[in-house]
Amino acid sequence: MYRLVCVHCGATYSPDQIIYTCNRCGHLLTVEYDMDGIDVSRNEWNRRPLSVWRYRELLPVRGEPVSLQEGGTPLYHLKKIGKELGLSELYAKHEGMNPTGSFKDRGMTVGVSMARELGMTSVACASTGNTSASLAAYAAKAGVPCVVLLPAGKVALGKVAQALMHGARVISIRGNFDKALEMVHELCITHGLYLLNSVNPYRLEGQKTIGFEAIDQLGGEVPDRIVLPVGNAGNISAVYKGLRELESLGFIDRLPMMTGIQAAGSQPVVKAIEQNLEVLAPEAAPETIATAIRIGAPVNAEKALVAIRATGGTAASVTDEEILSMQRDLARKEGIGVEPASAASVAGIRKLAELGLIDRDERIVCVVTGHLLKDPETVVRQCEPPIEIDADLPSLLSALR
Ligand SMILES: Cc1ncc(COP(=O)(O)O)c(C=O)c1O
Ligand SMILES: N[C@@H](CCOP(=O)(O)O)C(=O)O
Repeated sequence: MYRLVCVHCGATYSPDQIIYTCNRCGHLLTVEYDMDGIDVSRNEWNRRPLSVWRYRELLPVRGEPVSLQEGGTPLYHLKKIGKELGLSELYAKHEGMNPTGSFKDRGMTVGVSMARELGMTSVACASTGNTSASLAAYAAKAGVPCVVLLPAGKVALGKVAQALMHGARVISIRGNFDKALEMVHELCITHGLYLLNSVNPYRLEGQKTIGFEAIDQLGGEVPDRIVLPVGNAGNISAVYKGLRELESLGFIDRLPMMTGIQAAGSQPVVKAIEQNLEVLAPEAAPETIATAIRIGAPVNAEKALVAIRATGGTAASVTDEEILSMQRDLARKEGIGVEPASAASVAGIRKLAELGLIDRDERIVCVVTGHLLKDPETVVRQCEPPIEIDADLPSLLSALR
C-alpha cells in the first residue's frame, strides 16, 4: 500500500492519479509506503538474484513488470586509483552495465510498468540523452509510442542512436534541456502522454535500488559515503529516499554521507550548498563537456539539498579537464569505461581527497552512471587515432617501434 505525497506541503494524492506536481503548492510528489505493511526480511531479499526486482516489496508495481533485466550491476574496488588517493576502500558501482547503458533503466522498468498499470498509451520525456535512450527501449518492449525532446546539438551520439533505433519520435529543440523539460511537461499535461522524466515519482522508485544493491554487495554494510554526479538531481534524491526506507524497516542503522558532484560550468546545487541557500538559484546557460549533467535548473533540487544536508554530506564541482582526466584513469588504470558525466563522481572524490576534505578511512561508493560508448566522439577526441599501415609484417614492426 502506498500513496503520493507532496515533498513540500505534505498534501496527499491517490496512487492512481496521473499527477506530477502538487495541486496545492506546485512542488514534486513522492511515493510513501505504509511501512508497517511491508512484509519482507533481508534474508528473503538475499535469496533473490541481484536486480531492481529483488526489492519489489519497496516498489509500486503490482503486476508483471516491463523488464529488460536491469540492475545487478558490478561494484568494482578501485584499487589503483584508491591507492593513489590514499583511499583503500574506494568503489565504483558501474551503472553503465544496465541494458541501455545507464542507471535510467532502473527507473524506466518501474516507470513504464506503472504507465501500463495506469492505462497510459503513450510516453514522453525530455533528455540530455540517457533518459531518452532508456525510455525508447522500454517503450518498445511495452509496445507503446514514445516521444523524446532533445537539446539540439548537445546530445552524445550513442544516445541519439539508441533513441532512433528503438523507434522513438525524436525531436531536437533549439534550446537547452531545462526548456525541453518545460515543453514536454506541458505536452503531457495537455495531450495525455505519460511523462517519464524524474518528475515522475514512480520512475525514481526504481533508481533507489542502486543504494540497496551497493549495500548488499558490501555484505550488508552501509558505506560511509555515496557519491553521485548531479544533473537534474533525481538520482541522489532517489538513493537517499531508498536508504531512509531501509532505515525505517530496521535493515540499516545509519545513512551514508550523500555527496553530489557537478561540472564547474553547471553547478547550481554546489552553489546552494556552499552558500547555504534554502532555494537554489538556477543557472541560465549551463555548459560542460559532460552533456548528461548540463542542467541549470534541476527539478529535484529541493530533495537533493535535504539528502546532502541531512546526512552530513557535501557537494563539489569539477572542471571538464578533471572529468576527462578521470575518465581516462578509470579506463586505463581500472579497465572501467564510463561516459564523462559518470567520471565526475570519482573526479569529485579525487578533488575532495586532495583538499583533505574527506577521511582517508572512509568506505566510499562512487556511482558511475553511464557507459563509455554513449559518447564515442568525446573519447575519440582525447585519444591518438589508429595508425594506418601497409598490410605486411615489416610495416607492423616499424609502426610498433
Ligand atoms: C550519465 C548520467 N550521469 C548523471 C546524470 C545525472 O543524474 P540526475 O539528473 O538524476 O542528477 C545523468 C542524467 O541525469 C546521466 O545521464
Ligand atoms: N541526464 C538526464 C537528464 C535528466 O533527466 P531526468 O528525467 O532524469 O531528470 C538524461 O539522460 O536525459
